[in-house]
Amino acid sequence: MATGRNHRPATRSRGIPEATVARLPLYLRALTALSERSVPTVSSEELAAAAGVNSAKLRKDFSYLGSYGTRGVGYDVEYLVYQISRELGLTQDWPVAIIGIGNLGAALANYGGFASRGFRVAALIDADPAMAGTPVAGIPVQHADDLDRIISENGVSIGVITTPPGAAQQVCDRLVAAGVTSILNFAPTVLSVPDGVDVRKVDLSIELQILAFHEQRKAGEDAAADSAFDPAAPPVRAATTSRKGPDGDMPAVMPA
Ligand SMILES: NC(=O)c1ccc[n+]([C@@H]2O[C@H](COP(=O)([O-])OP(=O)(O)OC[C@H]3O[C@@H](n4cnc5c(N)ncnc54)[C@H](O)[C@@H]3O)[C@@H](O)[C@H]2O)c1
Repeated sequence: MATGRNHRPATRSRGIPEATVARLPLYLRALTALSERSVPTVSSEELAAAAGVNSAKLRKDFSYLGSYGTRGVGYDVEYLVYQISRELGLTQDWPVAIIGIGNLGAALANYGGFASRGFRVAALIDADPAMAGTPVAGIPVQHADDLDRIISENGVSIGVITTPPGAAQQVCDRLVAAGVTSILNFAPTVLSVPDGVDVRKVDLSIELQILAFHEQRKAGEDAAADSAFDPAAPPVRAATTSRKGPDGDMPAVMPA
């Protein structure tokens, strides 16, 4: 994930670093699973393993919440769920609007996981007149011409953009003008927003490219390890292996 140009400084007003804020949802997911199994307490090591985080980092993160656990007992699961939910602002209901109800927008609208995490899909908006009134996930799609009214009537403060990239900035501008102050952008476009508006960008292809980089490096390391055992094998250049492209030698992973 990356933030737009408006991203806030590393430390928020209440003194919790952004990196800690980014890990809170991971802890919350792990804690919710424990809560569903009626597990009363959890050690920092167990929770860190479940969240995929280093346990020293977890203890430091929880110290920002004023939560230190009890020696020999660990952390109270229900209380931590409450504390983290409160810190993330999830103890209140957030009405969300999705704009662009194509493949991705419809899939997100149909995803049941938002409601249980405090996000209610309040409105679905699309520019295609043929879609107006059509229910998706039980919610009728409304026309983009009415975006301002829909946003204000539903008290929407979070907008999810799933339009084609060419429409994303214009949709973003209209959302901001209508009072939306947080945007989750799935379109592959860098959005410009005024100060005070937060943008989070989701791009699965970037995540895949990072995985491809690691896959390539692992393959290089494996080949290097194999050749270390085989004196007859030619030397292998780990992580810098190049592939033949139409223009000659090209790096397998292009710099960002
Ligand atoms: N972030 C990711 O990992 C990821 C993954 C898949 C797709 N995407 C992106 O998500 C976006 C949507 O992809 P899709 O496959 O759902 O496309 P799609 O063509 O199926 O849907 C786009 C929808 O947006 C609507 N639309 C167009 N202009 C609009 C406007 N100005 N206002 C409101 N609605 C408008 C269209 O009518 C259509 O229903 C694309 O930008 C795509 O690149 C991102």
